[in-house]
Amino acid sequence: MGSIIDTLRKKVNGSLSNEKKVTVVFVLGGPGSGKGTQCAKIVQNFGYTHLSAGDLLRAEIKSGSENGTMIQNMIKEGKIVPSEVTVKLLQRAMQESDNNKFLIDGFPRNEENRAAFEEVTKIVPEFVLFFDCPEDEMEKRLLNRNQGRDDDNIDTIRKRFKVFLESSLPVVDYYSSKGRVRKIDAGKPAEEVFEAVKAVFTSTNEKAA
Ligand SMILES: Nc1ncnc2c1ncn2[C@@H]1O[C@H](COP(=O)(O)OP(=O)(O)O)[C@@H](O)[C@H]1O
Ligand SMILES: Nc1ccn([C@@H]2O[C@H](COP(=O)(O)OP(=O)(O)O)[C@@H](O)[C@H]2O)c(=O)n1
Ligand SMILES: [Mg+2]
Repeated sequence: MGSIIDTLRKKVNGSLSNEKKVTVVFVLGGPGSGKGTQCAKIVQNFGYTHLSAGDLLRAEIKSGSENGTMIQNMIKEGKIVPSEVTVKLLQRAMQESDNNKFLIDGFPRNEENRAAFEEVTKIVPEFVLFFDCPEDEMEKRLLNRNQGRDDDNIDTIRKRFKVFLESSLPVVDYYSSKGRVRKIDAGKPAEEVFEAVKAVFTSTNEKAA
């Protein structure tokens, strides 16, 4: 530890900030598609740590960060917060965790998110879990979510759907073209959705074994 050789080796193997071998699964899907709900089940069954980009941003607002007001305004408008902010929060959370398996929920939400994460962390996701859900079902779920969120009102929900179609789906297409997307029909009851999710994680484990 500490020798120049070690330092160089770490530089060659990745970046100094990235010493542990990390497994990342991106969890994408429209607002209300059930990302958070399914991530909680995956955590219980497959030993991942759940990192929700939205939750990290909301915690940053609460913490009284200098970016808090900017983040709050962007979330209220359904806009995507600059990647610099979100990538830093995700990177910090991964570094602070003892785990090396992460479900990154609600990220990358646009091309800028994707490129910034790749540039900073050099991590390539194992796969992208994509929850495909009809918009009317997502709208119904969001209007009933009752978590007191500023953005679960019909005006902001419409803006979020537009951003999802215009900015987030192209990221799913990008990973699709690389054969990395595992698409799940998310319009069904949560338990049924989880059966399909389980099959994805189980077949991945078998391949790795
Ligand atoms: N398969 C499902 N069927 C019905 N309601 C669901 C389902 N999955 C999640 N929900 C509910 O819908 C709302 C949105 O789910 P959530 O997991 O927060 O989605 P997301 O993180 O994708 O926005 C929550 O109130 C949740 O309890
Ligand atoms: N990568 C991300 C994720 C969320 N966000 C912001 O946080 C909001 C809520 O994200 P979320 O993932 O918690 O929302 P849901 O899809 O879970 O309903 C988004 O609408 C964006 O305004 C962001 O800017 N960048
Ligand atoms: Mg969520």
